[in-house]
Amino acid sequence: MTEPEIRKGLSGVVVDYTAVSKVNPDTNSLLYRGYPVQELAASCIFEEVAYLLWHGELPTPDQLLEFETLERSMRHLDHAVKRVIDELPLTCHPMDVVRTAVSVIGARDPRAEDSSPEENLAKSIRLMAALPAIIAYDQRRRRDLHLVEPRDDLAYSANFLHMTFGEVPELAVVSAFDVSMILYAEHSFNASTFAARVITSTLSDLYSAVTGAIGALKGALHGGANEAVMHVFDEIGSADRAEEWLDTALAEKRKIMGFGHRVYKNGDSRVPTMKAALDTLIEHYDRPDLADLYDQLEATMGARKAIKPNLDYPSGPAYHLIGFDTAMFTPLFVASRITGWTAHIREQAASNALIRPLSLYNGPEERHIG
Ligand SMILES: CC(=O)SCCNC(=O)CCNC(=O)[C@H](O)C(C)(C)COP(=O)(O)OP(=O)(O)OC[C@H]1O[C@@H](n2cnc3c(N)ncnc32)[C@H](O)[C@@H]1OP(=O)(O)O
Ligand SMILES: O=C([O-])CC(=O)C(=O)O
Repeated sequence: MTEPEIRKGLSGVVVDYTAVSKVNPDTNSLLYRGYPVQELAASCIFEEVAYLLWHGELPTPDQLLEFETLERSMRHLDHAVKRVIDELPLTCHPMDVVRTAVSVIGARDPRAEDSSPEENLAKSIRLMAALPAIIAYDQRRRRDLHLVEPRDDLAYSANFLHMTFGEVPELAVVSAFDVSMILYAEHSFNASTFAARVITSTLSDLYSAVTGAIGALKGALHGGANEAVMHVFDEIGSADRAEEWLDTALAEKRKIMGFGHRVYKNGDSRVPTMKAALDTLIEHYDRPDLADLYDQLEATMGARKAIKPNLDYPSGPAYHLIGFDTAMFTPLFVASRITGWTAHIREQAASNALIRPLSLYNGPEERHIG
């Protein structure tokens, strides 16, 4: 009998259809509901992209107004969530704070078990609106600063930065941040989205699926790479040290964070757009040294391994320049990806089959006690 083929890490395995996004490594393109992500980043705000991912169409002006009004009405940090965050030690990772906060929101929602499409959409919008307050408050308490209340006269990204830093930065900074939110929003069956779909497939609730997805995103091979990139930049220090640092790291068989991708083998479709946003920030904050280090490490990695950067490579230094602590970078990814995760949760629920693959046993042969 021939053994079934094992595809470690489900590499190359197609497990289902999705209408949410299309990642095409051959054309190096990424479409959200049919729209190229670069076009969305150039013409839309994050709120419109969230609406698109959930509804399948971009909002009309009236629909956008209604959606914005709803999102803006739910931006306050719930007192119970704040109390729980206050109990968490500053030694814990900010991803643990986000994961715990979502869990608390779920436990306090009397409709948590209602997984109807309408109720799951309402929960998705509530989480999108609540996450900036959670992340901004966690960033501030780590700096011994008080909570900043949301402003409902500001769009999502401007309000997010206002709640984090106590002021709205210049338009160039807000726009670069908004672009990052759009680019991070969705990427088909990546590990965290798949985790959310596995949990949904058991008929569990949306909050459980999102909590699991946050856990999957935390790892350095996935979302955790954006913060790991910044640690690499800190470790290297300056462009003139990049070559030597990389040669040592590769000799030690280290994975270089922010490079490589399971699907794209010829470069990540989102990198040019995020690199342009990073360039704006580099100019705004007058940090040509960071640009030199970025370019030198990319060029050396290209020369040594022919491996290209992924989205986390430009996003890490961009969030650093905006002023976030490095440990807050992956929660920012959560704030964006909540839209994609919940679009997939609703898609999985609408056409469900329990996700349960097989394994090939390679433990001891059957044996008996005594
Ligand atoms: C938004 C996102 O989540 S994007 C991904 C973010 N993650 C990272 O940046 C972490 C660093 N990158 C990696 O670890 C990998 O590229 C992954 C996990 C993202 C994808 O990996 P896989 O598809 O499993 O490819 P795999 O790890 O098998 O790599 C293939 C080869 O390229 C090498 N390689 C791939 N990425 C890297 C890297 N970043 N640094 C060094 N070598 C690498 C592997 O060592 C392997 O070499 P080998 O064939 O000689 O053993
Ligand atoms: O698709 C992946 O495997 C990882 C990724 O880039 C993402 O989730 O944005």
